[in-house]
Amino acid sequence: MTQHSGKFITFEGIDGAGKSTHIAFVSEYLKARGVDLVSSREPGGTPLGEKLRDLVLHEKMHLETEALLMFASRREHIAQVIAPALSRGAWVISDRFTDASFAYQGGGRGMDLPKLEALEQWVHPHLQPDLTLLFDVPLDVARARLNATRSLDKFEREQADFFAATRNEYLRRATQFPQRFRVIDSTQSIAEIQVQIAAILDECFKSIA
Ligand SMILES: Nc1ncnc2c1ncn2[C@@H]1O[C@H](COP(=O)(O)OP(=O)(O)O)[C@@H](O)[C@H]1O
Ligand SMILES: Cc1cn([C@H]2C[C@H](O)[C@@H](COP(=O)(O)OP(=O)(O)O)O2)c(=O)[nH]c1=O
Repeated sequence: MTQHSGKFITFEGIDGAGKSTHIAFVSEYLKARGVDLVSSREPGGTPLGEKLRDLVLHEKMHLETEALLMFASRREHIAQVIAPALSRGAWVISDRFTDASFAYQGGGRGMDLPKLEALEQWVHPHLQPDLTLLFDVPLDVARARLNATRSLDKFEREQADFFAATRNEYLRRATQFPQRFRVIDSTQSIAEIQVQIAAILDECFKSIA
């Protein structure tokens, strides 16, 4: 249960699903409705978190080290950015949050889910997103989009079976937490997805519609 007056929205999906594209749209949509909005990302979101991001996206390490650094970055992000913003009534949108640790370190890398659950309980026992938008695409679509646009980091160079397991864990969590997840078929055009996102925001947050 969340104990704050602001709203917390997270964006998830495998690399290349289109998260970044749609964060810009959501940010504009909410600001146009007068929402006091803080936009951030994980890993990162604070000066220390950005240093951890650089390490975790580029260095080889044990999978539990990787998970611990994700949660270390998150702990700082919550303390410095998310909790203060929510408690003053602002809204926070984050490009990834704890669902990504379950999907990538749990699903993709095969880390024990109970260990991730213990870290979640430690780092944010009382905080969950109010809404999680899961951008879902088949692996080949995501890969083609990535290859067309940028040089790839450590995660983005992983093989198809890694992303299949990551995607499956995201979808499993969407089924486990249907009250906060909305799964978006991201093979649709950007314009079609924007219409769908606007409808979700209006439905979930009736006060802004
Ligand atoms: N629905 C879509 N249809 C076609 N291209 C898309 C769509 N969504 C995103 N893209 C393109 O795919 C690439 C990756 O999108 P991006 O938003 O960076 O993905 P992510 O942040 O999920 O890794 C970008 O070039 C973007 O313009
Ligand atoms: C937050 C988080 C991200 N990640 C991974 C997923 C992504 O591949 C990577 C960085 O995420 P992202 O910011 O989506 O990458 P980009 O800026 O290239 O779009 O970190 C995890 O493995 N676990 C986590 O807990």
